[in-house]
Amino acid sequence: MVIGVTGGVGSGKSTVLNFLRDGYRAQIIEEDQVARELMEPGGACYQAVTEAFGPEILAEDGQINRKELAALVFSDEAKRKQLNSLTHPLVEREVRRRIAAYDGLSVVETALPREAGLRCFCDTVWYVHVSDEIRIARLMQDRGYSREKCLQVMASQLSEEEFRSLSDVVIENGGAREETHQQIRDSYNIFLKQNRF
Ligand SMILES: CC(C)(COP(=O)(O)OP(=O)(O)OC[C@H]1O[C@@H](n2cnc3c(N)ncnc32)[C@H](O)[C@@H]1O)[C@@H](O)C(=O)NCCC(=O)NCCS
Ligand SMILES: Nc1ncnc2c1ncn2[C@@H]1O[C@H](COP(=O)(O)OP(=O)(O)OP(=O)(O)O)[C@@H](O)[C@H]1O
Repeated sequence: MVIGVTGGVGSGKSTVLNFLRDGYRAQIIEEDQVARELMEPGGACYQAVTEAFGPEILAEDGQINRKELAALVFSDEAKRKQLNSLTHPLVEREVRRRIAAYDGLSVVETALPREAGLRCFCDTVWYVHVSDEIRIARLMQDRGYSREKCLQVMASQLSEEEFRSLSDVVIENGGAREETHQQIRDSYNIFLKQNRF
């Protein structure tokens, strides 16, 4: 069984993943993390990305400077799409490999469900929703993002309506964590019942 977890930046996807990992012994596959691994020197995306974006995105030790690359792609939609086209097919291949290799519940997390083709390999897709103001406040406080950075990343992602239309379940994460945990338990049990897994 494969659950897709999606939602905008800072909506609380990692919080949902932690609960599924601890409570249901799920294998967690974070597409951000997979992309990061593939962009390490020697990784499957490294050469293509450094050739496409040039030496200005490289740190002295040869690693890709993620801050530089983020500044480039989040201010230029064509560049963001170019980066996506270099990374997403290889990320998806690696995600599928990990799902096939694991005998149990896999949970795939992504902020980009359409670009990542999430529906194709998930049995159910859950959207983690929080109002923009709450997620901006959480990202500024917990992750040190500026308000401007939050708005820039949010502008490059799907709208709430688009996320909803791609998802089977909406998890509301604007309240206390325990309320979110209860929605996860309920959604999981309903899905098992409906699908006889
Ligand atoms: C642009 C990069 C270098 C920024 O790295 P950085 O370490 O600063 O941030 P991190 O990877 O943790 O991403 C932070 C958040 O930005 C959002 N985000 C990341 N990539 C993208 C993208 N291509 N388009 C829109 N939003 C994105 C996500 O909500 C993510 O959680 C990095 O995100 C990247 O390489 N992105 C391309 C690969 C990708 O699309 N990954 C996401 C799913 S496959
Ligand atoms: N119910 C909650 N109450 C208070 N804070 C929360 C709650 N859920 C998440 N947070 C906090 O909000 C911030 C964003 O959550 P999280 O990192 O899970 O988001 P995310 O969707 O995984 O983000 P990204 O798209 O960047 O990976 C974190 O600092 C987290 O601790």
